[in-house]
Amino acid sequence: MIRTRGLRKTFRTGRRRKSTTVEAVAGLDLTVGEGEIFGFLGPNGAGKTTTLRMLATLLPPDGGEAVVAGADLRTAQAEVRRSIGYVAQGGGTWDDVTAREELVLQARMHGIGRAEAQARAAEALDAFDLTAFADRNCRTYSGGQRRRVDIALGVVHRPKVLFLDEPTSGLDPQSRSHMWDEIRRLRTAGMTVFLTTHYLDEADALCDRIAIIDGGGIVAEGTPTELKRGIAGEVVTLEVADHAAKAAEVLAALDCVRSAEVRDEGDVRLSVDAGETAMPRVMRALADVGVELTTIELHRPTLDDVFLTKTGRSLRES
Ligand SMILES: Nc1ncnc2c1ncn2[C@@H]1O[C@H](COP(=O)(O)OP(=O)(O)OP(=O)(O)O)[C@@H](O)[C@H]1O
Repeated sequence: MIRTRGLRKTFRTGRRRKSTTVEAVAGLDLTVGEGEIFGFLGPNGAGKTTTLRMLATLLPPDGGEAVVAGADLRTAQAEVRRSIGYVAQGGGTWDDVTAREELVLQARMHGIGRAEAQARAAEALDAFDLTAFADRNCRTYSGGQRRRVDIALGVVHRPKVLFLDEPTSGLDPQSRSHMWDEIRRLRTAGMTVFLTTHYLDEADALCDRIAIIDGGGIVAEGTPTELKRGIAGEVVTLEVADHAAKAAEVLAALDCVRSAEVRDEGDVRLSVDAGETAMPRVMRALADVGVELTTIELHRPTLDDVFLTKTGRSLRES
């Protein structure tokens, strides 16, 4: 549904001798499948918004190519625009109009007739749980309600692809989780959603696939599970009643265990490929040699570990 090859954007700031250039997006190769929620995860200034704005035809690329919903970004911008919805970071909700008015206007701007625009607005209000205050000025809405209006505005013309720039930024945990449900619902309806985020938990819980971007380039791409497994493996720690050294020796011989060590605290730390399948085998192997297991725990690496491995620094701190 989206494919980019070598997409680039450089900004020039300042004047003449004092001018500096920022390579915001440095040759991006991306593929997003139909019906996916694709997350673009990266620290501030990584190039997420610039990429999104290029794909939404709001910013001309300096180089490279991209196809969005079957249309070439360089030669068929009007066609791209017809197939997409775009919700900017700050949102576009006005203060002095109602959500219903905004939705009707938005639909009309997409060339939809008056009666159909009103029907689409009513449908969107209902779908985003906005009907109860649809005829109040947007200034009276909460942050979460405004964000829902923003997204309803982005989908009222039923695009194939929806671009969302930090859809949950600034929302409280409950509104964020509601928003995740709304976005999942759009996927169920067949839409492809491309969103940016710098929340690790959001990328992990919501996205089918993610690309981690840093300094204008992709440092990792895949499903959250693939990324976490591929880079860091998983860690199982266990405590045994005694014979920790023997336990480590026995477990190190299992083919699902990459390494086993007895730590200073006396527990055994195993590095494994997949914890879920390794744990029952570990338990059986210990029972076979008569070592009594007291506790066993699986530690899954986070996307932050992935970022750390790829860039040498933590996403949280960058
Ligand atoms: N219009 C512009 N002029 C000059 N530099 C720009 C412009 N827009 C973006 N940049 C620079 O390009 C880089 C990428 O910015 P971008 O907004 O794409 O990052 P981002 O990943 O979306 O960050 P955030 O999470 O803070 O929104 C940054 O260094 C930014 O300062």
